[in-house]
Amino acid sequence: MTTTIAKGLEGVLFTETKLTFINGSEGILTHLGIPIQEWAEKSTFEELSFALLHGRLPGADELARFDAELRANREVPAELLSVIAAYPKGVHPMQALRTAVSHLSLFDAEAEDTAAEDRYRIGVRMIAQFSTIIAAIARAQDGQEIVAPRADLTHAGNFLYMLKGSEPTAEEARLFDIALILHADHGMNASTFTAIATASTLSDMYSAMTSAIGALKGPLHGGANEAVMDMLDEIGSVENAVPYISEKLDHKEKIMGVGHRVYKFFDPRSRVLRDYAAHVSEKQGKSHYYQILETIEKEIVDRLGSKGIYPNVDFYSGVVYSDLGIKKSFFTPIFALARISGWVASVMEYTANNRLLRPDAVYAGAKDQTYPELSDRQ
Ligand SMILES: CC(=O)SCCNC(=O)CCNC(=O)[C@H](O)C(C)(C)COP(=O)(O)OP(=O)(O)OC[C@H]1O[C@@H](n2cnc3c(N)ncnc32)[C@H](O)[C@@H]1OP(=O)(O)O
Ligand SMILES: O=C([O-])CC(=O)C(=O)O
Repeated sequence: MTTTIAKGLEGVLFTETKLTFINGSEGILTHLGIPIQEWAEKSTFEELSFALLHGRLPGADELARFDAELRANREVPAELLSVIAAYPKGVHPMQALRTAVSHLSLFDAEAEDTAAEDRYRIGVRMIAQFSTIIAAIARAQDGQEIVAPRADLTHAGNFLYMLKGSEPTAEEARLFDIALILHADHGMNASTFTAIATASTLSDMYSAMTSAIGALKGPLHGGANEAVMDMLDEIGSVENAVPYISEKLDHKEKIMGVGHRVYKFFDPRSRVLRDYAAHVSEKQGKSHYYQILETIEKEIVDRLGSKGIYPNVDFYSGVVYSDLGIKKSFFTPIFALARISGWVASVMEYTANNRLLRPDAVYAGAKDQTYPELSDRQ
């Protein structure tokens, strides 16, 4: 009997979801059946978060109440801010975020509660608080005063305000809002799966979110947005882009921000981000980052398009974030700031009909061995 192993769990279906649909061969992504392009154009991060958490669009009153709930939950305990301010300066912001979210649980007397209403309450609070925590980490690492959240700004606007200490323009806040929308959910990606796996043991929301942050951090997943910027810095000039890519491919090395487990065509989010990156680049009089990315995209599509390798969501996002004055080490925390909504919603959806996640492996090790005494071993 032959056993087939689904390496990397590719194509394995373990649950049903009503939240996100992806057609990888045509580059289609929908939330609740609505194309991602429409969400980006017409919606807000607050509305999409409600839609993911509830599995339906909110009415105007419901949206206002949900928005008010997020605004009311932005504060984090002062003790946590003191701890964040004392983190070593050189740590990666994702290390700091993972630690701070775990630490946050210590201040929540109901952190361990796992009924659906507890998961929802904690989840909504965390969607609001991630913003405050990430901005605090950024300020502390720069040796600047931590800025308290403001309840009169949108989720996106308030984050930029806390990060920079000054109110963003309406255009900046909207651009950031769109970036959050584009990153909010994406089916059974590695970090969402990790959150679900943790929650499936009936562990608490803080543990699920902390595990998800750890999974997002890696360069094959959310960490790729920062890795793309490292690559651009290494390439340095437009002239060097093609020789750099050729050399990497000749050595069978991966190019960051391209390729995807599900998309075998353009990731639709990368198309939206490319348009914004182009706009930002024009504004700056043709940023060299954007020009290098355009050159790499052409080279990748020419050389690897037939293998189904195209730019993914992480390819152009950094150009947009840089224009908003965000440092590259904060690109992945910003991914987490958006993806928390998808994590919470997916955990809620899965645990409503929970079963412990526990795959299996084909045993390929030694059999029928006896225990050798230490003194008898080579
Ligand atoms: C938000 C996100 O998580 S989006 C993804 C972010 N990650 C990145 O951008 C990192 C770069 N990309 C990758 O490493 C991969 O494309 C992944 C991890 C995203 C998906 O990969 P998988 O589905 O596991 O594909 P796998 O790594 O097995 O690659 C399949 C083939 O495509 C090639 N390939 C895949 N991605 C790339 C890439 N970025 N550059 C060059 N070749 C690639 C592999 O070398 C392999 O070729 P082979 O069949 O000749 O050996
Ligand atoms: O779906 C995936 O595997 C990765 C991805 O694009 C995301 O998480 O946004």
